[in-house]
Amino acid sequence: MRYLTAGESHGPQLTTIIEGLPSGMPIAEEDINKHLARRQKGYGRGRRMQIEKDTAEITSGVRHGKTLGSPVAINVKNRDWTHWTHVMGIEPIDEKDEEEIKRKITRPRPGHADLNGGIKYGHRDLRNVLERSSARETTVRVAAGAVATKLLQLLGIELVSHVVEIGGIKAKSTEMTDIHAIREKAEESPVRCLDEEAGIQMMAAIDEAKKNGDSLGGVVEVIATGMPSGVGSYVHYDRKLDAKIAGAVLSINAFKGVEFGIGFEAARVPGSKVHDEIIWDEEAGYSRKTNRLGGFEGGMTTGMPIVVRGVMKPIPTLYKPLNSVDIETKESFAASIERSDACAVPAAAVVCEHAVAWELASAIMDQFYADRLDTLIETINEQRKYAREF
Ligand SMILES: Cc1cc2nc3c(=O)[nH]c(=O)nc-3n(C[C@H](O)[C@H](O)[C@H](O)COP(=O)(O)O)c2cc1C
Ligand SMILES: C=C(O[C@@H]1CC(C(=O)O)=C[C@@H](OP(=O)(O)O)[C@H]1O)C(=O)O
Repeated sequence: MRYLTAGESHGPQLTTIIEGLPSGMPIAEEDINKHLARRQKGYGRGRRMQIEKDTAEITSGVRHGKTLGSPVAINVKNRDWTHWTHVMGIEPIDEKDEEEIKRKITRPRPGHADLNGGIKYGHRDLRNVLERSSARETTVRVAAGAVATKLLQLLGIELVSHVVEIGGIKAKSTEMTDIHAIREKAEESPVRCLDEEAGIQMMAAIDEAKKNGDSLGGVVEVIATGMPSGVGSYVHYDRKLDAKIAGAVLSINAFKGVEFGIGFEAARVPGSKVHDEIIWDEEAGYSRKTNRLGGFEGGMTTGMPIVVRGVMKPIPTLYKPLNSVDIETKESFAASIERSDACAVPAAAVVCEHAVAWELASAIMDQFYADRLDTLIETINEQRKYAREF
C-alpha cells in the first residue's frame, strides 16, 4: 500500500491518493473528518486553526460507501486560500498592489526549512519553500492515516495517542490499560494529557511561552493494540517494522526523536529489567509478562501493544525575534512574524497516531496481501490462530 500527498499551505486544497487498499472496505467521509477535527484541536494553536474547518472529500475509489480496490483520492480544501489567491499567483494582480503582493520572502526563519530549501531548489522567494514545508500537509497525512485506521479497526486493531510531556512538564505514567478509556480521557483534555494536574501545568507553560513570544515542544505517545504477532521481519533491514515506524514518526514536521517501550531508558538498566518474559496460555497463546520493549522483537510485532513515543521540538516561528540573515542584503535582522502556533504538540500527537496507523496497515497489506477485505480478515484470523497454537 502506498500514498502520495500534494498541496501547498495557502493553495486551494490538499490531496492524497491511496493505492493498494482491498476492495469491499466500508469507508465514509465522516470516518476521516472525525480525525481531521481531532488534529485541529489542542491548546496553543495559532489563528490559522480558527479559519480552517478541515473536511474530506472522497473523489475516487469508493462507490456506495465501499472501496473498489482502485486508488482512493481525498481532497481537503484550504479555507484560508481565499485570502491568498493573489499571493499564490492564481488570480491576476491589481497593478497598484503588485509590488506588495509579489514581495519576496527573503528572511529565513531559524529552525524552519526556509534557508536550506531555498538554496536546494534555487528559490530566492522563500515562500516557494514554506508553502510545502508547512505542517499544513499533515492534514492529508491524517486523512490517509484515517483510512488506514478504519482498515485496522476492521481487523481488530485499535490506536490511541496522548501527550506525555510539554516544555519539560511530564505527565505521571498512566495506570490505565483499556485503550477506549485512554482515548476518552485524552479527548477530554485540551492538551491530550491523561494526567489532569500535569495537563493544567502544561497549559500554564504554554501561556507563559506565548506571553514571552516563545514556543514549546514535547513528547507524544501512540499505543496500538490487537496487532497479530510476526508482522515485519528480521530477515532484511528494510523489512523491520519498528524501523519503518521510526522513519514515519521522524518524517512528521518538527519530530526529532523516537523510542519504543522504555526506549532510551534501556541504555541505563541491566538486561533483566529490559527483556520481557515469555508466557503462554490456551486462550491468549504466547504473550509477555511485561511490555518494556513496546511490542517489537527482531523488527517484528510480538502481539503485545505497540508503544511508540515521538519527540517534537518547539515551533521555529517565534514572536520573540531570533537573529537570521536576509538572503538579498546579507544583513543580519531580528525575525518578526504575523502568526504562528505557540505549541502544536497535542495536534502532533494525532498526526503521529495516523503516521503509525499507516505503517501498521501498510505492513499488514504487504504481508497478508489480499484483493478483498473478507479474504484479508480470514487470513489475519488464521495467522492469529496459528501463532496462538505454535
Ligand atoms: C501540527 C504542527 C503544526 C506546526 N505549526 C507550526 C507553526 O505554526 N509555525 C512553525 O514555524 N512551525 C510549525 N510546525 C513545525 C514546522 O512545520 C517544522 O519545524 C518545519 O517544517 C521544519 O521541519 P523540521 O522541524 O522537521 O526540521 C508545526 C508542526 C506540526 C506537526
Ligand atoms: C496550517 C496548519 O499548520 C500550520 C503549520 C505551519 C508550519 O510552518 O508548519 C505554520 C502555520 O501556518 P500559517 O503560516 O498559515 O499560520 C500553521 O498554522 C495546520 O496544521 O493545518
